[in-house]
Amino acid sequence: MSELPPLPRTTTAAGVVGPVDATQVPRYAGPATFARLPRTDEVSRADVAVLGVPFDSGVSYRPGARFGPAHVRAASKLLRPFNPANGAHPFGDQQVADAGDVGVNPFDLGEAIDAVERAATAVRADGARLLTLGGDHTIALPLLRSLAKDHGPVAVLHFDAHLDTWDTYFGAPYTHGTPFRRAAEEGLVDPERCLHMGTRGPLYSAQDLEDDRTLGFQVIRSDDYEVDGVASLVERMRRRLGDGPVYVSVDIDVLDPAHAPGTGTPEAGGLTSRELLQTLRGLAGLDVVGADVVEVAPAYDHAEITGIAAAHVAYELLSVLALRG
Ligand SMILES: N=C(N)NCCCC(=O)O
Ligand SMILES: [Zn+2]
Ligand SMILES: [Zn+2]
Repeated sequence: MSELPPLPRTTTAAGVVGPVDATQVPRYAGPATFARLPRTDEVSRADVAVLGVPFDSGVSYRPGARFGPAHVRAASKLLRPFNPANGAHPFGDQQVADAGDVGVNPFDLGEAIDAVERAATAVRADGARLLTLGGDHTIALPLLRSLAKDHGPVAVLHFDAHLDTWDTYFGAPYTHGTPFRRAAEEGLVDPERCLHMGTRGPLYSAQDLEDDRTLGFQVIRSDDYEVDGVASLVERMRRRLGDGPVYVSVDIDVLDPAHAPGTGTPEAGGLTSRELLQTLRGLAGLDVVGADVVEVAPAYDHAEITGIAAAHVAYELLSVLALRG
């Protein structure tokens, strides 16, 4: 079969292959990869791989995060190569490529969790850092399992309305409300360096917070943003995370439902997208070894509000990775 000519891409002097050139192919045309970047099989190696995990068998309320990866990729088409907020070229100072989706079993949660860990380990085997698009929050557990094999216990910086350190739901240990309790029990996280940000909303009991503290988490609440402001919270965040490896997990429901309606367990009183993006920029210089953006459920989204927020979260995370030099 005859083929279309190759898509025009910007390639830097160092050989980094960027997104399809938007001055030659309009943004709504071209590939469905994240930010119209090359696929991992189109480049010789990647510094960062974007991996989709279309999985939502761990949810406790509204389903639909299995469609998150495709939605975030679709909403990422407008991202441009230069980040003026911090001077990063997230697609030029490092090779970013899209590794596609993991094919996970929606009917067997244990098998799905193992498949995510295997995929993460395979994609990271050539040295790529992983930015994962979920999927519900259950997937943070296998992602941490994979990372801990190389890095040992990591700091977890967890943006979420919820603690996600609950024990079980209906007796089930692996759900989107329990990944960080399992991770702590398995010794995958450094209990001196873990932090939730944006926590809010009703709990089951006061004991939830006690348990959470015992597992090694500190909490910066959504309300603290109002009182303390981003700059002072960033200072606190950096003190807590220290110099070692950091895993960043962003549940999009950390945003107020006005800023992210498309999610499964929304809670009022959340962060603005501006607060979240600014906080992420505060990670510059830290050793971010992996990250995820989870819980985007497009069926409840409007006008791509949530998809765009998630794409920008991913962009800021890629910028932090690019600034590591
Ligand atoms: N990880 C997310 N998004 N939600 C957890 C909520 C668990 C619950 O229904 O209590
Ligand atoms: Zn949540
Ligand atoms: Zn969560």
